[in-house]
This record gives sequence, structure tokens and C-alpha cells, in this order.
Amino acid sequence: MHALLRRFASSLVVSCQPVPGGPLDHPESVVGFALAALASGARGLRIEGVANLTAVRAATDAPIIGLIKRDMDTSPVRITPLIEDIDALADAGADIIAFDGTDRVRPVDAATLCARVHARGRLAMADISTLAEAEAAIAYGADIVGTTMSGYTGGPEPTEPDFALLAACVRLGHPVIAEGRIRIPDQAAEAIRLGAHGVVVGSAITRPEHITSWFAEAIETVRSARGGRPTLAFDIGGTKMLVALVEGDRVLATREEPTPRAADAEAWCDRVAALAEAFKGDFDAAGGCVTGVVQNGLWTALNPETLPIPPGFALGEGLARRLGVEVTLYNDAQAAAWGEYRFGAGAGADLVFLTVSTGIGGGVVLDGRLRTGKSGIAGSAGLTRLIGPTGRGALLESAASGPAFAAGATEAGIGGDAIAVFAAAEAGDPRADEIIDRSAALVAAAIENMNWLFDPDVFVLGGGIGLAKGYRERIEHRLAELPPLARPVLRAAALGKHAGVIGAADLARHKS
Ligand SMILES: CC(=O)N[C@H](C=O)[C@@H](O)[C@H](O)[C@H](O)COP(=O)(O)O
Repeated sequence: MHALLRRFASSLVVSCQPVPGGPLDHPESVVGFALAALASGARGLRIEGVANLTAVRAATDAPIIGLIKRDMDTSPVRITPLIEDIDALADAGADIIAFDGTDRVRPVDAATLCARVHARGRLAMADISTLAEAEAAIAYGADIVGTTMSGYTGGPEPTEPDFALLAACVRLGHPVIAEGRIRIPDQAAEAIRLGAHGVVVGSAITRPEHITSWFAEAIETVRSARGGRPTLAFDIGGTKMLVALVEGDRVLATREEPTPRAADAEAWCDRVAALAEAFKGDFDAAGGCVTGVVQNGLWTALNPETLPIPPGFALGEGLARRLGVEVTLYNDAQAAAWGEYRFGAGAGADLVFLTVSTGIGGGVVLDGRLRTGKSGIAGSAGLTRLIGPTGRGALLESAASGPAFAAGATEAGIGGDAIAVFAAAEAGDPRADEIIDRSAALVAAAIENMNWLFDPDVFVLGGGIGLAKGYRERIEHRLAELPPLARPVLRAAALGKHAGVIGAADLARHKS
């Protein structure tokens, strides 16, 4: 083997070829890259252009593969296509001269170029793209073949190195340089393992523009999987109005204020639009979740005491007009169910979501679709009726949610609300225990019944009471008595108080 080749046997060669016309495209940068590479373990360099080569040659006596790239009208061949290129590279001090060794239309055939390289006392490197071209190169006397041109002679550019071609070329028993799309150290090591004489790495070391774009594109992929630009989401409840900027499952920013209950629905729209002003220009879609029933963008109260919504109010249209983008609307618990399905405790599974709080709401996702029903009320578990000894009993939410806790607390002499009841139970008060147990038993029965109807993969429990310490366990304790076939799986909601806006934003992007 030629002494020069031995100098970079089983070693790294760094190609220092700035992006043409880019900010690093001048000889000083190329010398900088070259010296940095040699100082860090590279044993050779690959340098394009006479000016760069001359500058680098003056700075080091490390082995240099020289080449000249040309864009010609008459041929797709770019790397050192002319005899005069070889002469210029030899004059500038290249030790090895690389030329295109592909079987394509060209001004000078590869064998002639190879002979000229040898005539100038340099080693010849044929940049090939196929095994046949490698065989031909060896036959006409190339000292090295490089896999450089694989993937660059037509069709879409691959992203991985061509190790199959490398291995096939190695079997020819001639020095082969692995080159092209070697981007990570493991690939360089693999090339040496496969028998490459040396490994040329370019872009991954000396083209910050390429490296930056790899990172940026990888991040962009995640961003667009989350739905691209952030979405504006709003939540109108009986006590507060929340506006959020949402990206996937992340709430980037929020604005909220108390719901002006005494004002009319037009004024509520005005307030939501005013809160959204803070995010103007940051979103191109909007989704809302609201207390009450939503059907085709029309909003109606389910319980006017929560919020006195006028029947069939055109909320979607009113907000679309104010926000200047299309607005998708859902009931708040339904939107939260979707949020939990997409990003939370029930990711990807058939689920029934229940929120136990001041009231009891819910949502159903089956076969990847949020089921809103013919009237928009599907999942309203709080309005299901308990069956009492005489038939029609109370509504589940009147018997098991916040007001029931407060009523129970008054009756038992504890006083206060659900929070006080949980605190008293924690302190060991058996009366509080009983109030919580009563609610948990009713919700457990509702879950048991819904499980017979839908048999979902999972029930997801949220809400202030639903997530209060020990509440879910009490429900689970009761469900554990059921035969295995009919035993529901229960999980705590994962998205917390923002489940509604996260779900609403996602629904606005994807539609269910
Ligand atoms: C096909 C072609 O024109 N390749 C050129 C050959 O010199 C260079 O643009 C490459 O950067 C060099 O081959 C190193 O490859 P990579 O930058 O993928 O590590």
C-alpha cells in the first residue's frame, strides 16, 4: 500500500466544504475547519477549489484529497470533470485527486482523468455510485474508490449512508473510502468495521447550515405532530372564563377572569375576545369548551343555575366573528374527555371520562371518536337518574357532587363544603367519612352501570372531588367486588384543570 494511504489507514478524513455562497465560504474558514479537524483526530482532509486548497496546503502537511466542483450545462458530472482541473489541483498541492467516476455523460472519460492524475504524480480517487463503476475504476488504475456519489445520480436523495455498496466494494480487495451521509460516530465506526480504508465525513462536521437544519427539522416534526402553530382555546364556566394558547398538550399561556354572570351572552363573547387579544397573531384556529350543551355551534344551558345561557345562542359564530378565525365548540367535560384520550390518562383507549366537582360531567370516546350524541348531551353522567325505592330517584349530581357534600356537612354538623369534608375525614371524623363514602358509592354504581353499557378500556376520573385524596380508592374498593368480567378499570385524570382547553384546542385542529 502506498505510504500516503497508510497515513490515514482506518482513520477519519474530514471534508471541509462550506455551503457555496454561505457565510463560511472563504479560505480562512476552510483553513479553520481543517486545522480544528486535524487537532481533534482527523488524519486527512478533503478540500474543494484551488483557493481553499492553496490556503490549507500552506497550513498543514496532512494528506489532502483535492477536488474541483463545476456545474456544467453539458454534463451532470460535477467533481473534477476536466484535465485542467487535475492540473490546477496538482499545482495547488493536492496529494490525492478525486474525480467523478460515475458512468454518465461527461466531457472527459474517467480513465483519462485517472491517467492524468498519475501523470502528475498524485494518487487517484474515483468517486463512484455503483459496484460496476468501482470495478471499472480499479481496472483503469484508480488508487482508491470512494462511495461518494451513491445516492446523487438521480432520484430522491437518501438520508442513510450506503453501507451495502461499501461492503460490496470492500470485497473487491482494493482501498475503499466510505463517504456520503455519515452523520454520527457510530456510522463512521461501522464503516471501518465493514473494511473501509478511511471514512470521509463532511456536512456533519463542517456544514453548520446542514447540521442546524437537521435539528430544526427534527423539532419541527414534533411541533407539527402537535398540530403546528398554537391554537387559541377558551373555557367558559359558571364562575370563570379562561383563554389559553395551547400547543399539543402544552398550555403556553393563559388569561382568565370571573364570568360576568349578570351580563348577557354577547358580553361574555366580548370578554373572551378581549382576553384573547393578548395572543393576537399567535394562533390560526380556535376551540372552545363551555358549560352546558353545544350542538352545531349553538349553545344552550343544561342547568341555568350554573350559567343562564339563552337557548340556542350562536356562540361559535359570535366568537368566530370577533376572533377572525373558525371556532370549534364542545361541552367542557366532553372536551376534557378528548384531552385525556389524546394526551392524558386514557391515551388512545376507549374511555369514559367523569368529572366530579361542583356538578358531575362526562364525556365518551369510542373508536377514536368523541361521542357527543344527537343532541350534544352524550356523557352527561351527572344527569343520569338514580333509581330509588319508588322508582325515579335523584339525579346523580344532586346526590353525589359538591352541593351534596355541603348539605351532608350541614346535616352532620361539620359545616363547610367538600374541601372541609375531606379535611375532616383526614382528621378521622367518621361523619365526614360517611359523606364521602355515600358519594363514592353512588359514583361507583354509575360507573358500574356505564361499564355494562360501553365496556370501555378505562374510566378516567377528574374534578376537585374526583381527584381528592382517597376518593378514587373508595370507588375502586366498591368496584373490586364486581365479577372480573364486569369490573371497570379506573384511572385518575392526568391533565388537571387544563384538560378542557387542551382537548378543545386539539378538537379544533383535528375534529373528532
Ligand atoms: C455528492 C457530492 O457532491 N459530494 C461532495 C464531495 O466532495 C461533498 O458535497 C460531500 O459533502 C462529501 O462527499 C462528504 O459527504 P457528507 O457531507 O454527506 O458527509
